[in-house]
Amino acid sequence: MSSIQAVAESYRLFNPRAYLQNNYVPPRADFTSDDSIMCWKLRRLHEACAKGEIKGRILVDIGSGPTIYQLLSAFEHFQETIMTDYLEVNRQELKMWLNNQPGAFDWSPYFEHVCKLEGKGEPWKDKQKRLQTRVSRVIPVDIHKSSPLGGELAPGSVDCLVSSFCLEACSPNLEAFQKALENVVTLLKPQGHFLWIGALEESYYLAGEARLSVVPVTEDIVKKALCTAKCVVREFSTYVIPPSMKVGVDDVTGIFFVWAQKNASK
Ligand SMILES: C[S@@+](CC[C@H](N)C(=O)[O-])C[C@H]1O[C@@H](n2cnc3c(N)ncnc32)[C@H](O)[C@@H]1O
Ligand SMILES: O=S(=O)(c1ccc2c(c1)CN[C@@H](CF)C2)N1CCSCC1
Repeated sequence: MSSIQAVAESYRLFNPRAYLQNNYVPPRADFTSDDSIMCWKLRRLHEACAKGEIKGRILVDIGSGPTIYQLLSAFEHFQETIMTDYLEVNRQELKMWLNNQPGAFDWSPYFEHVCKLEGKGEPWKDKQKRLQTRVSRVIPVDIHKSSPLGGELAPGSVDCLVSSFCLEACSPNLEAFQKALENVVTLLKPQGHFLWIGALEESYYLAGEARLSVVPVTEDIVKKALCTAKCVVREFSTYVIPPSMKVGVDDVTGIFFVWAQKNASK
């Protein structure tokens, strides 16, 4: 079995609800302080999108998992949003939420917070409905394939990619991490945008019975990987995880946020 096949095997035990519980339910998901990691992530995404440069026809989220928070600002600026994940259980979790099915995860605190950031006084349910309408497809993805979405989208056809905690969480080593980045970048148009959130120096995380290995990356590794993938960094920010947030579900030390653009010539 190859190292990539071993990673795929480890994801067979991934439990979406346990993963959501570990990372996206208060108190770990804290909205009471603007200094919290969740508020920081949502603010970074909001401020990048508020500049008005990130817009177009197609937005693709790579490795969505069972989460939608990562799209709450970007989706407003695109005609169509496509969500993706490797696991059917995650795609099913997303479809439960998209279809307002009983038992779907409650993302309302996230919508309320982003509506507050946007400052238009919009009811959060209006924004929720709009996102549910704009997501056109929830499809399989494998970042270790040269065509990560299979034949679903042509190379160079995507205006913006979003990805959060995916590449480092399913790459067995830095060589695979680099190749996966280059694979996903092929989806972007020249000058296309990439909004990328990830874990710094993390080696594992838990999702129910699953213990997933993570390739530890540093700020320098991420920046060099983007340069090698022929992307220009527009913004690079980091957040140091406070000790109080270290509860044993992972060993993450910090979070990075990147706004990057694919080189015009590639
Ligand atoms: C840590 S979760 C990130 C979920 C979500 N984006 C977030 O921000 O919490 C990593 C995700 O990568 C997905 N994944 C695993 N192997 C993958 C692969 N080969 N290609 C793309 N995604 C993969 C998993 O199914 C999982 O949903
Ligand atoms: O938003 S987070 O930064 C976050 C959110 C998700 C994840 C991690 C961190 C780290 N492990 C990842 C596994 F790939 C998943 N956060 C960590 C502190 S408490 C609230 C959740």
